[in-house]
Formats: sequence, structure tokens, C-alpha cells
Amino acid sequence: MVMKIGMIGLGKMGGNMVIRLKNGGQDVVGFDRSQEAIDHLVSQGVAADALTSDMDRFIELLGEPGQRAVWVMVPAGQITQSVIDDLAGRLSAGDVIIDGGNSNFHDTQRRGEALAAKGLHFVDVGTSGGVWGITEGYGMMVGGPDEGVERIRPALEALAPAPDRGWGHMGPTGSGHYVKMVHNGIEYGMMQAYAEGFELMKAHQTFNLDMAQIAEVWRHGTVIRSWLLDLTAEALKNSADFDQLSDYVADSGEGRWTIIDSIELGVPTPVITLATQMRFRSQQDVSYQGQMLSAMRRAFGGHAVKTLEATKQESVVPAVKPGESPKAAAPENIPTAAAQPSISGRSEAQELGETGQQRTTGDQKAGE
Ligand SMILES: O=C(O)[C@H](O)[C@@H](O)[C@H](O)[C@H](O)COP(=O)(O)O
Repeated sequence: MVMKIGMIGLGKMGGNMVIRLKNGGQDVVGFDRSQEAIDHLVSQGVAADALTSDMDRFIELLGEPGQRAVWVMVPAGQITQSVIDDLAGRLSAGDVIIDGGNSNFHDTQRRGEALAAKGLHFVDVGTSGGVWGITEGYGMMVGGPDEGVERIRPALEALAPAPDRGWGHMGPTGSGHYVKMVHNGIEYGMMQAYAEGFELMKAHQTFNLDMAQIAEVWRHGTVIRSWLLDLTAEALKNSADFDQLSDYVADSGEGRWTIIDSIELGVPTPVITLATQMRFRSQQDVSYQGQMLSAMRRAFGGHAVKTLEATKQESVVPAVKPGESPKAAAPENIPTAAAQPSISGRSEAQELGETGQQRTTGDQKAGE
């Protein structure tokens, strides 16, 4: 089946979806304010007269009132709201508006009610797959009224990995975005678990393990193989690029909303919660709470603490090689440990470890 469908937002998600819809035989038209986004799609073989940066023209291209369908693929939040408000004023009863972004499901429920009052069908599609969706197909979690969902079935079947796989009607308006929210919470948890495991193995220098080799081995046959691991293995192959990455990890809100939902329902979600909190920590340059911990520890125990300057110098400490003692690798001028004995009778140097790292051995712990 072929349907006419309009796409608003021709960035890396919406633009690729236009191409997949076109390749799937659908009659697709697109709108973006950016001429550059339009030119890119034209260079990819999409007809120039199916794309416009003029909203009036776009609405004309959508076809018969009451039969029109518009997929909104813009960032969640205020931009989505203003695009939907604009469409609500231009479309008429029977038309379908689809929000394919990562909107908060509460916003979606509210928008659904307002649009239903005007006779418009509002369908929320939690869309997964990122930049790979163009070739692999998109996983789609669909919410909304039956009629609206049925109307856009040809588009969903063309966008999915296969017509009968990778998409489903979850329930009423909001349910698609709700399921996508939990999907993203799980995504955070899986990513964090992989990242922790690899960092641990990298720190265990006795074995001099090769992270790229391990990721590649784990991709095949193991219990923890996954697409995320496939992507990780690929990233580890290019160590020059990997080593340049900042450890700042952004978050777009889905993890936060998942935690809020878990609190409201009283359902424990420790993995997702901690994974999200780790992102917050990564987003801090110098953490105020960490500074406060140091201040308190110094105050009550007279313990030596690191200064920002010392931490900066330490970041250029050469890595300890297997067989080499940490002391040999540590520069001598890092003022991390005082020579005076601590309350436990151990020197601060012993407590911090000779490179200034936190204590790590059972013996040291027992001696506290
Ligand atoms: O399933 C997907 O394709 C992803 O979950 C995607 O939808 C996600 O929004 C972004 O990759 C970034 O999300 P964060 O900024 O929250 O990491």
C-alpha cells in the first residue's frame, strides 16, 4: 500500500526517514527551514519539488484535507510544541499528526487531548535506530487512536526493518513515547554496564588486556553480545579517535523521566537510576559535592586532599605498565599525600596509595 505522507524536520533522523519512505515506494514530501537540509536530500535522489522550506506550500503538497498525514521529526520540547500548534491551525478534522521524536509522554497525552478536540488524530511514535535506521530500518513504538495508526500503516511498514517486524501499536496516545522512554532508560543501563566492565579490565593492568580484541570476541556467541557492543567494538578499533573523546555524556531527558516514573510508581530501577546519575557526574567539570567531601574529610580527619592543580598535573602521569611499580610511574612533584601519620597510624601516602590513588587492597581497607 502506498500513502502520501509529509515529514517536518529533515535532519539526520527525518531526512533519512524520507529516503527510506521513498525507497519503500511511499509518496513522501518534506519541509525544513534549512535549505542545506533540502539540498542534501536532493543530492540523495529525492525530487526537489517534493521538498520545501515554505509551510504554505508544504500543506498544499500534503493532498486532500481530512486525508493528510504529517510526521513531525524535530527535537522534543518547545520546538515540537510550536510545530504542532502551527499544524493544528492549518490542518482539519480527520488529518493525522505524528510525533516521532522523544517527547515526554505526559506532553504527548496533553497534546493528544487538545488535538482530538479538533478532530485530529495524534499518533506518537517512539522511534529508535539513530543514523542506522536508513539501512537497518527503525524500531517503532506506536501510541494513539486505532484509526490514526491504521491510516499510517504503510509508512510504518516502510520504515520498519520489515513490514511485520520492529513496530507495534502499544496502546492509547502517549503509550508509544512511554515505551520509548523506558527503552532509553534500559539503553542507559546497558551502556553503563559495558563501559564499567571495560574500564575495570583496562585498569587491571596485570593482564595487559586488549579492549578492542575483547569487544570483538564478545560480539560472537556470548550472552552479552548486542548491537551496542557491535558499535563499541567498532569504536575501539579506532583508538586514535576514541582517545580524543571527552568523557562528558549528555542526556536528553528520557533517563530522568524513567526515574521519575519509577518513583511515582514505587518500582525500583537502581541500574537505570545510577546510569543516569553517572551521566550527571560526567557533565560536571569540578563537582562541588566532591570538593565538599574533601573539605569535610580534611577538617575532621586532618587528611591530605588533592588540589585542582595536583589533579591537573596527575592527568599527565604516564600509564603504569604491567610489571612496573606505580611509584616508578608517578611524578614526584604531585602534592597528593602528606608525610605525617594519619589517625590510623598509616601515613597519608599509604592511605592514598603511592600514586595518590584511593586505597584499593583488602589489607589497606582492614587497616583503616
Ligand atoms: O533509540 C535510539 O535511537 C536512541 O535512544 C535515541 O532515540 C536517543 O534519543 C539518542 O540517541 C540520544 O539520547 P540521550 O541523549 O538521552 O543519550
